[in-house]
Amino acid sequence: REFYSSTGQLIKLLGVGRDLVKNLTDYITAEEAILENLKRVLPELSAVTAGVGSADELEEHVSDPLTAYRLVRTLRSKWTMVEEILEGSPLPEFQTVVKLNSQSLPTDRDEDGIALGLLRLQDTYQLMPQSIMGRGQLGLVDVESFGPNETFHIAMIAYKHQKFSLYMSWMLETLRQLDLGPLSASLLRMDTLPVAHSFIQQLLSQDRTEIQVMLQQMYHTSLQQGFLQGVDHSDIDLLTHRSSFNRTYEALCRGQGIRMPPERQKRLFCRYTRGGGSVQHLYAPFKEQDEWDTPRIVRYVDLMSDKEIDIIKKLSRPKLERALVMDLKTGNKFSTESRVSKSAWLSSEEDPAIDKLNRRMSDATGLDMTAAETLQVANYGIGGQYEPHFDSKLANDPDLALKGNRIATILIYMSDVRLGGSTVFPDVGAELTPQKGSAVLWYNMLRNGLEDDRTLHAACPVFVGSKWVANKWVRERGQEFRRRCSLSPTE
Ligand SMILES: O=C(O)CCC(=O)C(=O)O
Ligand SMILES: [Fe+2]
Repeated sequence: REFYSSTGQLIKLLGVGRDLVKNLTDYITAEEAILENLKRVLPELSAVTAGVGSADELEEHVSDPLTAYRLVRTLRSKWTMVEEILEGSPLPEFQTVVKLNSQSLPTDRDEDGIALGLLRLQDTYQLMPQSIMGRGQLGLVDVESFGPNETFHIAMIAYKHQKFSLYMSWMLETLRQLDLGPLSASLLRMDTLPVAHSFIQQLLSQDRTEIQVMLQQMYHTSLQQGFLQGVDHSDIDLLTHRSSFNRTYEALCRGQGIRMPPERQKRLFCRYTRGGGSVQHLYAPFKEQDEWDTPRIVRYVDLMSDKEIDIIKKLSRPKLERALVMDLKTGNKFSTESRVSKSAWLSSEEDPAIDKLNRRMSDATGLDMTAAETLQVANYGIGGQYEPHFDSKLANDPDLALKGNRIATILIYMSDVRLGGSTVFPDVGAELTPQKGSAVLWYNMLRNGLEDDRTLHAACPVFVGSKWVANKWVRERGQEFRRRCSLSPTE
C-alpha cells in the first residue's frame, strides 16, 4: 500500500478521510449530548453542596434533617446519573476506530514520495515553486497555495535527494513566505542545513558561476557531515551535472523537442485499415493515423470505448501494485524513482472484455496475439513517470527462447491527461499525447531481427490529471508470416 505512485490509492485515501470525518462528527455529536445531560445534573448537585461559613455554621447547616436528607439523597441519585450518562459514552468505540484507521493513513514515505513527485515535475517542466503551486501561467484550477511549512518540507526532500538547485528554489520560497529576507536568523537556526547566507545572497544576485561554486561547497559540506551517507553519488543533481540523456527527454516532455521538418510531416497520413482482414471489421474498419515516420509509429483512434475502459479500470484497481524495474545484470526486480506508477496484469480468461480487446488489437494491427504477453494496465499519479527505456531489453526472461523478443508494443491510452504524461522517443523527437480510447503501435525490432535502438522511449511525468494506459507486448513468435522479414542491416 502506497499513496503516491497512483491516483487510485489517493481516491481510496479520500474515502478513508471522509469516513474519519464522519466518525469524528458522530463522536462529537454523541459527546455533546452527553455533556448536555451532565450539565443538567450539575445545578442540583451544586445546590445541595453549596454553603460556606465557619465549621460551626456548617455543622448547624447539616444538622437540619431536611438538609441532611436532601444532601444524601441528591448526591446518591445524581452521582448514579452521572455514572449512567458516562456509560453511554462512545469514547471506547471511537478510540478503536481511531486506532484502526491510523493503519490505513499515509506514512512519512508517502509524504516524501508526493513531495518527490512535485520536484520531478518542477525539474522536468522547469518551473519555479510559484508555478508549481498554481500561480503561474499554467491555466490550472486555483489550488490553495502552500504555506511555509509545506514549502520547507519540499525543500528538505529536495535536499535529501541531492537536488540542490531545486532545494534552493524552495528554501527561497519559504523565506519569501516567512517574509524574513535572506539574512533571516531563522535560516541560521536550521543547523542541519549547511547554508551560509552569503550563498543566498549570491543566488539572489543571479551569478551562475558563483552559485555553482557554492553548490559544490554545499555538497562537500553535506558529505562531510554525513548527511548524504548511503546515497549513490554518481547521479548528483547539481546545476552543473545534468546528463544530456535526461535533458533531451525532459525537453521533449516540455514540448520543446526538435520538430519534424515540414517535408516529412507532409508524408504523414491517416487511413482506414482492416489490418488483420477480419470479417467482423469488413464494414467497420479501424482509423489508423501516422504519428511518426522512422521508426514508424501509428495510432488507432477509438480502439476502445469509454465503457470498456471503465470495465478494465475496475478489474485492475484491486490488483494495482507499484511497478518494478528489472536489474539487467541479475534479473531481480526493484522499485525505483525512475518508474513511478502502479500496474496490474489482466489475463484474457479474467473477463470477456479483455479477450475481446485482445482480439480487436489483433484485428487492427494484423499481429498474432497467441504468444503475446497478458495485458498490463498502469496508472500514474501526479509526478508519475517512466524514464527512457527499451521494452525489448529483456533479461532473464524464461519465455525469450520460446516466444521471442517483444517485437511490437501496443500502448492504449485509457485517459486523457490534462497536463504532461506524453510518451516521448528522445532519440528521434517523437511526442505522443495521451488520447483516451486510442492506441499507438511501434516495432521494437527491425525486420532483420535486431533490436531497433530508435525505440528508446519514456513516459513524461503527469502534471495534472490521472494517466491510465494498457500495454500489450507482442512477441516475435507468430508474426513470421505477418510481418515481412529483411536481410538489410538497417531495415
Ligand atoms: O505510459 C507510457 O506512456 C509509456 C509506458 C511504457 O513505456 C511502458 O510501460 O513500458
Ligand atoms: Fe515502454
